[in-house]
Amino acid sequence: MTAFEEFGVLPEIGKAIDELDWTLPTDIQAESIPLVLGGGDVLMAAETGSGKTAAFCLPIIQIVWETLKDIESGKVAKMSASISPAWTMSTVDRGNAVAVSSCGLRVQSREQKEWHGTRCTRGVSGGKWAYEATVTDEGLCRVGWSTLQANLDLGTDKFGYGFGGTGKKSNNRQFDDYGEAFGKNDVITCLIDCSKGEIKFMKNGVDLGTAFTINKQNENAAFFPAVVLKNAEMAFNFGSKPFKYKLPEGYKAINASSGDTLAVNTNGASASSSFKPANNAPQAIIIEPSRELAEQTCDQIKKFKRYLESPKIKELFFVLDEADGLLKQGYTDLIERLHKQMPKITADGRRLQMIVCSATLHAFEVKKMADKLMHFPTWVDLKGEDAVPETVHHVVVPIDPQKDKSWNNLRRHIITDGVCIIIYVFEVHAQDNVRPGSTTPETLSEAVKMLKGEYCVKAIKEHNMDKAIIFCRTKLDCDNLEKYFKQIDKNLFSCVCLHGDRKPNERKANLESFKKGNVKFLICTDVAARGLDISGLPFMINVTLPDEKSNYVHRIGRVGRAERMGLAISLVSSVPEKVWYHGEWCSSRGRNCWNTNLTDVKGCCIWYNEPQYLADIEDHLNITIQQIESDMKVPHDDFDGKVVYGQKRQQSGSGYVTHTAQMAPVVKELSKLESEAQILYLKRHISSGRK
Ligand SMILES: Nc1ncnc2c1ncn2[C@@H]1O[C@H](COP(=O)(O)OP(=O)(O)OP(=O)(O)O)[C@@H](O)[C@H]1O
Repeated sequence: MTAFEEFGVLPEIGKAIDELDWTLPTDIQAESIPLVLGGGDVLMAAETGSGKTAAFCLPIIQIVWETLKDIESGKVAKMSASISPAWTMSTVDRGNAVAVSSCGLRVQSREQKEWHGTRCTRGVSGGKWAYEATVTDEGLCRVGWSTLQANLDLGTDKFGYGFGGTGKKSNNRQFDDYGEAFGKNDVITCLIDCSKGEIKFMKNGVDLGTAFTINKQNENAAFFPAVVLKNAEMAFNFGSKPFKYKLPEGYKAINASSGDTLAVNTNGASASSSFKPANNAPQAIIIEPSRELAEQTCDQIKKFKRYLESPKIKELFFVLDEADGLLKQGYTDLIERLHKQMPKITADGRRLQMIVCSATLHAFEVKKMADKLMHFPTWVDLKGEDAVPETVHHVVVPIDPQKDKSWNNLRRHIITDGVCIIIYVFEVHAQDNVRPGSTTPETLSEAVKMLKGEYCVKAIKEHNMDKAIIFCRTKLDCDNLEKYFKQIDKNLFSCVCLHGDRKPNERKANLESFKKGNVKFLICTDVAARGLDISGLPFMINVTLPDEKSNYVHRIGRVGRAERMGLAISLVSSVPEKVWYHGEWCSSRGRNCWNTNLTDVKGCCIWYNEPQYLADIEDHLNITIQQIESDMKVPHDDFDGKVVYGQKRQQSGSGYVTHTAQMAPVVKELSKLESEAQILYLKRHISSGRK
């Protein structure tokens, strides 16, 4: 049995993993795989290169495959046709934004604009009955009783009777003052006297008096506990636990109803048993922030499922990889629209599961979205706030054009933030008074641009880099660096670009040729900052720091992956640099735009303050990033001198193989203790059940 199988992964998938030579799950995989397999919504925060992709792909493939098996064997149809014998809130007779917990006694809706409701699986058609509903989170809720004919927006038609948190009762859209308002932690006891045709409520044990006299039309109907919520949560007790407040004389817990008085909620059961998903309906949706990442994840899935027969796998899954990046790029609406259109429950009552991943998940936008869309999610957060893996050595090289004056004498240099059209070069400083020897901010900015080209080449030479990813701020910067490299030596500095202006086929071909080692350097914008997994990549260079601090973590995380060491060098200007910034006001969005004015006068340039961005990044990561000199030498003693970038640390020996052997006796002992504990638990459980 492989280590993955011990976490509940199917042997067929275990075999495929074995072929990748993965001996043990990484920490994030060990924590998250059982949670996802167990049916939970999960937020995965773990550093770059820690194996998050497999942490969500493996359990998804497994659940999808198992569901397919169930469908083939007809198990799903049987499951949906049978009606749960328990008193719970229905997962079938419910609005599509309502989530019902696995015990069926807690419901939640995170929809902020609309009301969504659900009804109990059982009801009553005679006698005096009660249940308790507790408000467990802020929001709007209305609770009470309805017949099976009522719509799920309780109290808005003549078949439903509700009592709302604002202190109003309602039936048939008639909202009248009743009792008093209630909110978080209040307990509402809902009472029905079917023989008298009377409905009333108690708040925290205080009887609020008759709320409704059931109209003639519903006199003999069965009534079901019902609730409707708007961005709220409530917990229910139908009598499986003692009630918090004493019931008035003659009333009993509703779950004591049986025989003639018991009614069953059949709403939705037939619909769900006849539910047939279209053969080509997607059952798992994985959203990635770039084409390249989507292809990479797809490749992993193909590898993992190679030994699973029946490829038509279907399951409800909603995965947002690099979720903070997607939200920051403005995809909130798209995500919400997609989520809204997805069924929240399958025919056999399985919920839509949602997984959200990133190395920088601690963003306000993510928390807001999780509150709104996810269902009692579990955070798997291995390192707390964003962190850099120990396998990444990251250093900064200050570029100070007032100290390093070599730019005054450069005969050949990179095109400085401009486009060369025929013989004219349209640069950021085209209109500025820039000349050697001057110390105006514009001249120093121009000097920084020249020096960055030089320092980049120096870093490559000093570390004999034969494989590196190089990040530039803009597509134009990438193109200019590519030209410059080719101009210096197109073999020594062989390179390709990856950015949004290159056609999809070219992007794919460029990435492939870099991965295969046909070219040495991949020059890219932040489109490649996240997720790209290039096996054993030893080096990366930041020509300019990103203005979004989380992207620093992602960019440098392209190296130091899967326990291999990596070096990340950031070139940081010590003076402000004037750069292009084409906002929505720029009609061409940068294409052939030569407006070198600053944005405050409707221009397309800003002063980029790298020292400030560096300070923000250091503050965010709570570290001081080591500075190196312009000779690019990285002190050896700091990093023990044994490090070979692109390879595993020497002292880790033969890696997982040795580690597994070392851990084997401890794992065996733990597994023995676990079985003993489980047997003890079962014995107690069974013996207490018999009493
Ligand atoms: N259990 C494992 N054993 C060995 N290698 C693994 C294991 N899990 C993943 N890997 C390898 O680790 C590398 C990084 O994995 P992955 O791309 O999933 O990282 P990530 O956490 O998603 O990083 P990022 O945040 O940058 O997207 C991949 O090359 C993958 O093949």
